Amino acid sequence: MNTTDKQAPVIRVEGLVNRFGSKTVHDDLDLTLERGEILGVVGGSGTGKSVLLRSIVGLKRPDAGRIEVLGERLDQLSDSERSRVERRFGVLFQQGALFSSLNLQENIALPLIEHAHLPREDAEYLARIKLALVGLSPDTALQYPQSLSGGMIKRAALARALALDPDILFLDEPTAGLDPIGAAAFDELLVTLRDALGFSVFLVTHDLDTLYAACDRVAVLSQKRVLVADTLERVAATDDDWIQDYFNGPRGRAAQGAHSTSSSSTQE
Ligand SMILES: Nc1ncnc2c1ncn2[C@@H]1O[C@H](COP(=O)(O)OP(=O)(O)OP(=O)(O)O)[C@@H](O)[C@H]1O
Repeated sequence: MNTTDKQAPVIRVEGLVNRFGSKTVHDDLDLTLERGEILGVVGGSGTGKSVLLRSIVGLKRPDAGRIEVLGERLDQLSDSERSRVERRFGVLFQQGALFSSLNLQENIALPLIEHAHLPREDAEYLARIKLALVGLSPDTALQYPQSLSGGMIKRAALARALALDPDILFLDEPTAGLDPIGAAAFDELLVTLRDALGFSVFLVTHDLDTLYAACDRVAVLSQKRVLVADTLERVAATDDDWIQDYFNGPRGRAAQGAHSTSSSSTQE
């Protein structure tokens, strides 16, 4: 695949198999992430959402199958070629830990120093720009993670994931632990940044509100594979017990109702 092909998916997973001992987590799983889209990846606990993310970013070697990211197969690259591709990812893990011994500016400057080899002063200048991008005021630059709210920490971790201007952002449960208002603000920020910067997003979530507010498509993991990947409306209409419980149960209906109210008030 040609990396300059604007139509080609930025991630293409085919026939993925992942096992831990005798336990098969993925069996013949297929998935694509299209350029510029926000794809929500959902599924019951233990269906292998995080393992899928880890396989795509190269942290878990699959037992079989083919994963192409930005036109490259990471498993076929040399170490230096791999790190060249990996620099085009931004990853925010659930325990998206910032280093507690570093202030925010130092945390965000770190990838710029380590991977882009920028001088510290330039890296910290860029770090302050990234903080502004995620809506954190300049005075947070010198603060340490432990003095910040959960929402601010998530924003700072997002700023760090964006440090190297990634083509693909991987987010594992980014709104977990946030109150509904903080979570909604994070969703809105994500969409605004994607619209402005044009990256693609692979987003693992349990948060129904996030699916309605931020995702262009939703992929449902079930029975060791992607059962369906489509627009939210089509996924919610899929005849499957887990999907029906999830999307059309009380929480699903509440999220849907909240979203249709907020989108009709935005249109007014
Ligand atoms: N390093 C590991 N060693 C052994 N088993 C593992 C390992 N990592 C994941 N698993 C198993 O793989 C399965 C899928 O795990 P994964 O964390 O991807 O699920 P998930 O869909 O992200 O779940 P959750 O929604 O609860 O976070 C689980 O049964 C888990 O126990």
